[in-house]
Amino acid sequence: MPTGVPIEFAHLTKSFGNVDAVSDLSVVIEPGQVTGFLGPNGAGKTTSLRMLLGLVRPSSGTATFGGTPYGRLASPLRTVGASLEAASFHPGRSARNHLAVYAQAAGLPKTAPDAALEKVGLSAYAKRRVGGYSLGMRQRLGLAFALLGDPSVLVLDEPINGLDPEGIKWIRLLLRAMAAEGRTVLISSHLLSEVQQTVDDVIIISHGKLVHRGELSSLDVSDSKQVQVNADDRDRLAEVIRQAGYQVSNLRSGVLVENAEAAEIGRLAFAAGIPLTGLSQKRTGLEESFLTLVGEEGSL
Ligand SMILES: Nc1ncnc2c1ncn2[C@@H]1O[C@H](COP(=O)(O)OP(=O)(O)OP(=O)(O)O)[C@@H](O)[C@H]1O
Repeated sequence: MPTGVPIEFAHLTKSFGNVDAVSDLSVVIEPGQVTGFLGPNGAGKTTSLRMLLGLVRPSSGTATFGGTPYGRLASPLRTVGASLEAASFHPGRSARNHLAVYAQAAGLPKTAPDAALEKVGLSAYAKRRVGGYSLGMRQRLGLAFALLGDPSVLVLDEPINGLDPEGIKWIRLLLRAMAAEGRTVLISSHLLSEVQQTVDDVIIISHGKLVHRGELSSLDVSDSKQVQVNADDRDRLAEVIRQAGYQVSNLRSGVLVENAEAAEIGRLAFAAGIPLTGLSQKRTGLEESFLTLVGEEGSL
């Protein structure tokens, strides 16, 4: 199983004319977890990732994989799987054919394309022309390309953007499994809410500068605790919770309970014999902290 190597940005800086796209960014991204690289549009995420992948030359500083820049990796596709822009594939060729060309060029095993297509759930469509693929299938194919060399590091720019709820759930599980295997997983997003169920750690940049680094929970500074809960018999659920002394309000998709812990609400419903269809602790503090850190200008 491939063991991830750390990604290291050291004093990474890039200016385009008088625009400081990335300024003195120093941070290490560890293997074995999913790290979110967050910031509003224009914060400098894509430029940082492009420097990491050797597509843009830094004005100063370095971006390396275990100390080695991308351009000097012995077998780049086996070390790093990346998907930056929405990948463009020739519409007349099949998914397997596309991947086979890259696999052959990189000296990967003949089985690599089918293995990658299986990982992203496209095996049944391997021979179909890419022109007939839906947007979601194209995104899966982009990811299959990133996974082609069974890499120990994954670098994905906005991988969740534009996916439907089923696709989001799927990619979340895939990325978490990759990290659990010991790989290094870095994903960018301009929306905290989009990745907050996927990432362990966050790196937040704004105007090209690092503004926060830490576990996701380090952003949760809210002292108001809300629980969102749902059941088929929502009226009875609300009544049981209200009788236990909680303040309850109705949402379109459930019941919102103020100043509560999810575990306690779960116990109340269980004791009353009400099967729940949903139960989550609302972490309103995260988004607020994120907006404060990035100056509230972007993110939405
Ligand atoms: N090739 C370029 N020439 C000039 N300016 C650029 C170039 N690439 C990026 N920039 C500028 O650098 C800044 C950072 O852009 P970048 O694309 O890295 O941000 P981002 O965080 O990835 O945002 P987005 O999510 O919108 O892509 C922006 O002000 C952008 O206009």
